[in-house]
Amino acid sequence: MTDSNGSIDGEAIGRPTNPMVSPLLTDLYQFTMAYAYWKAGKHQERAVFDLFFRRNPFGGEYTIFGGLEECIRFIANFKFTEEEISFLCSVMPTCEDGFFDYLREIDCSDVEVYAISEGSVVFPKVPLMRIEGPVAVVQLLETPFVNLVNYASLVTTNAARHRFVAGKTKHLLEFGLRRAQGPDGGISASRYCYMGGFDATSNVAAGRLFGIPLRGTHSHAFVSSFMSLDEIVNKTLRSYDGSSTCDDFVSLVECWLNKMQRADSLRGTFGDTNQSELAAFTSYALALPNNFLALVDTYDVMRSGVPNFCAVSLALNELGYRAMGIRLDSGDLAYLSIEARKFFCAIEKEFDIPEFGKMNITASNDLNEETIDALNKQGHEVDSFGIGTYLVTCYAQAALGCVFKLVEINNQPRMKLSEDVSKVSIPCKKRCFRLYGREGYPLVDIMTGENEPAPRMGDRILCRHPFNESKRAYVVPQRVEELLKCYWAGGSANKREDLPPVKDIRERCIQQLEQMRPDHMRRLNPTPYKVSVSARLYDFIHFLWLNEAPVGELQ
Ligand SMILES: Nc1ncnc2c1ncn2[C@@H]1O[C@H](COP(=O)(O)OP(=O)(O)OP(=O)(O)O)[C@@H](O)[C@H]1O
Ligand SMILES: O=P(O)(O)OC[C@H]1O[C@H](OP(=O)(O)OP(=O)(O)O)[C@H](O)[C@@H]1O
Ligand SMILES: O=C(O)c1cccnc1
Ligand SMILES: [Mg+2]
Repeated sequence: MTDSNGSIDGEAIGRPTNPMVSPLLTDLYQFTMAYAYWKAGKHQERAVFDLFFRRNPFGGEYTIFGGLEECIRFIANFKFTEEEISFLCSVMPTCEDGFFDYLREIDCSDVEVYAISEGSVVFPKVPLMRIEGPVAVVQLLETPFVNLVNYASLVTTNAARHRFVAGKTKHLLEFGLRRAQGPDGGISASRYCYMGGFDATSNVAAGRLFGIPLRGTHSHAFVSSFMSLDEIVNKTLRSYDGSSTCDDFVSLVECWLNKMQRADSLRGTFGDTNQSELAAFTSYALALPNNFLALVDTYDVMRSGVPNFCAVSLALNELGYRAMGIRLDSGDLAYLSIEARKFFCAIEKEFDIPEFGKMNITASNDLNEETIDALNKQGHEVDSFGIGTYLVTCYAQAALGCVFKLVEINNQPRMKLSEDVSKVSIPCKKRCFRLYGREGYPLVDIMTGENEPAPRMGDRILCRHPFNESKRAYVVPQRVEELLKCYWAGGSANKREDLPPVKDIRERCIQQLEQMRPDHMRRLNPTPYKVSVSARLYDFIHFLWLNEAPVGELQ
């Protein structure tokens, strides 16, 4: 039995992150089917379902698996409350009482979940999860599992793709909360974008829940809320080392702006700057001298924002502080970042301030894979990208399309046929392996029947396309990795895998992406990664297919 901590086999597993995730967060048809299984006396039959997707998203050839921990939290806590049972009685009034007594009893102590580790690179058709248990119970898991995996994997993949195009050295900040699909969309986006390789989020709740680093700048409202320097009343600022106090930081800033205006190397690049913007920057620096950064595009980036930022930074520098940098949120981000960098370098030289030229430049404003790629092609000086809307809404693809299909019941393999071969499911309780080649890259994923001998390092094995007879290859793996591991052992004594912290999953994801052959990863016309079945499974699939498909009759 499950205890109140969702612990069946020892170590406690927490509740789902979102309290809305309950056994009722499912489609009505799962309950009507469960009832019909129960009425037919079939509900205890042992079934195996696969959760998989059919096509990689975003026109790519890879996907990152996300959402596993939430699925495990869900089943660890799977139990109907009396209130939920009463609600079900009210919406299914024709069902016999015995069914509700049955629902009262069930939990996931008789369910086993084998899954690929979260944060892994995964491919179409290969089960991300294999769920085995009483058919009625596992049926009830379909919708919540698919829900928990679909968006998680999609947005993790989207984040990984943005990381790929931005490059390893750039800082990627997720700024999407305000544009995300509701609170769960926002929290999930922050978590899974971090997993997919982002460095930080602006979402404070996600920082608390998952320990994701928090970062942020400030908005245009802050800049435009100031009218003039006269508004600043408290002008004192202690030096960084605490050894002295500047009584009039505002005058110090003005003094530096003057020096800049008189400097030969900067002459002609700017004239009078916007004083309300200067007031905003000065106030921000007084409040946060260790974290001074400025949004420089409210009035005019090169004629006002950047010079004002530099004047405040030079004043801070005199007191021993180091400014952080600027954010650009409109205009031509390639051009403006290059011009801003030139200006910083000129300041470094003119006033002999080491490293001033290396000031951080953050860019934001409707960024996505394409715009970052365009910036790269043009050349730019951006160090950090703040990305919101396109990232968290997965604008380029609405859903991943994960499915949950029955592959075996009572030890009898089952398959779903379709006119569309890509929709035919692969029957049998399976094991899945990743075979690595001589150069260390993954070569192919192979699915085998449960009782077949596993592929072995150094042994030649035939890998067959599941449906296309002519596509096959021999592989001599240099390494064999079993993909499906036990993440939920139900009541059995099997040891289950630990659920690692988000940071570790992120590391895994980065490491997995790095080991992929580059042609699978490129944005334009990437090479498909091979997904195969063993010769035995191939023969069995085609035997079953012929058995199940009725023979047509021509008139
Ligand atoms: N150098 C560049 N190459 C390609 N795309 C760019 C470049 N610089 C900016 N962009 C993108 O172009 C779009 C510009 O957006 P938009 O036309 O709304 O102008 P804007 O700069 O936001 O102006 P405004 O502040 O007046 O709305 C954004 O999606 C931005 O990411
Ligand atoms: O552009 P995104 O990728 O979604 O990144 C987040 C955006 O959110 C903020 O804009 P804000 O809410 O002030 O709106 P606006 O830029 O559309 O005016 C910020 O200045 C970014 O532009
Ligand atoms: O901190 C920022 O600059 C930020 C946060 C959210 C959205 N846009 C910008
Ligand atoms: Mg914007």
